[in-house]
Amino acid sequence: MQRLIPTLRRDQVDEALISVINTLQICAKEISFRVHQGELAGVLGSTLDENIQGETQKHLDVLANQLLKDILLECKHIRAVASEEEEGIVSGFEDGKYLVAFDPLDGSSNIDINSLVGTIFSVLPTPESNSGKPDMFLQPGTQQTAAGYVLYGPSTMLVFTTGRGVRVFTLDQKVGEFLLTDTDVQIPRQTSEFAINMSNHRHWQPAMRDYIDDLLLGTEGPRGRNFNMRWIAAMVADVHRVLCRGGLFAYPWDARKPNKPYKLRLMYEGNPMAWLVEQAGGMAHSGEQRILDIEPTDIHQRVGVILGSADEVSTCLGYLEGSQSTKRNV
Ligand SMILES: O=P(O)(O)OC[C@H]1O[C@](O)(COP(=O)(O)O)[C@@H](O)[C@@H]1O
Ligand SMILES: [Mg+2]
Ligand SMILES: [Mg+2]
Repeated sequence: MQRLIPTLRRDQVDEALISVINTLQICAKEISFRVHQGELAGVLGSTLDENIQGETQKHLDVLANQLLKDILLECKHIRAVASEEEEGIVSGFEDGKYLVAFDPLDGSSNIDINSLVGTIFSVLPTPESNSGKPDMFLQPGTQQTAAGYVLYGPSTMLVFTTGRGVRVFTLDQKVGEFLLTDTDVQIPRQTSEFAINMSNHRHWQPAMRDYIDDLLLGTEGPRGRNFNMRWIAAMVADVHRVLCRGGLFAYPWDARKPNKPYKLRLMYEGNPMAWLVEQAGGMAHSGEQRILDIEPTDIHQRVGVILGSADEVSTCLGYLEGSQSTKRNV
């Protein structure tokens, strides 16, 4: 089975990017080891702190963030990193060619129940006019040079793209190497499975409610077939399922907190996942536009997410079309 780095060399990926991806896989192995040690590594439970998004930090959020920062900032090709757990960016090497944005631990609420969690990352080029400020990161997702995630499940998987399709590597615990286990992942265009947090139903805009209600009507409704639902409560795991067998994943606009109408973050959740999904033949939309085309204005900005099987995403968008004005009328 092929190891990660030789596959990148064969693709003629530039050496600086290979070094960044190599560093990311080192981080992945370190975090994977601790996740799988669980309580034995003292990683369960919450800290007394909140992150800059006002969310309670888990010990593992803090640990994964620290590991990623420490290890990535040793790589001379990295100009700076941005993390869900850091208010500002953290600078690396002055002439580093790449920027890395990451969600160190996605699915934090799953940590304490020994369920799926992951790390999501997005690699961007350092702009020519390198300001050394957070603005360096404010590039649309179309500019990403690599993106992916690590899923710490029963096996640890590294799934990523450099724009040549989506590859899956599985961590061989015996030799401590990521080995290629799937090439050219493809999401089927059609699906009968969806993933959404149904408890937010009453807070969605009416058009989103209509779309989901029609799925629930199954053979008795306008869709004429039954749909199944799954919700792992970790984007990384829900998107992984979509990449494996298709489906629609959505975390749409909702009216719970007027100043935070979206939950997921663009730079280190929306963009990397959107690129993976598109590379696998799927669609990724905010409800208003293609996610990858969004011009970011803040490293922690939030975004609506509707992604997955292309035909199903289009059907959902058909319901939302022209309904933006009804968002306030829930
Ligand atoms: O609490 P909910 O509504 O189920 O939200 C789950 C969503 O929140 C997230 O866990 C947010 O990510 P973090 O754990 O990195 O904050 C997503 O991965 C997931 O899709
Ligand atoms: Mg997350
Ligand atoms: Mg997180």
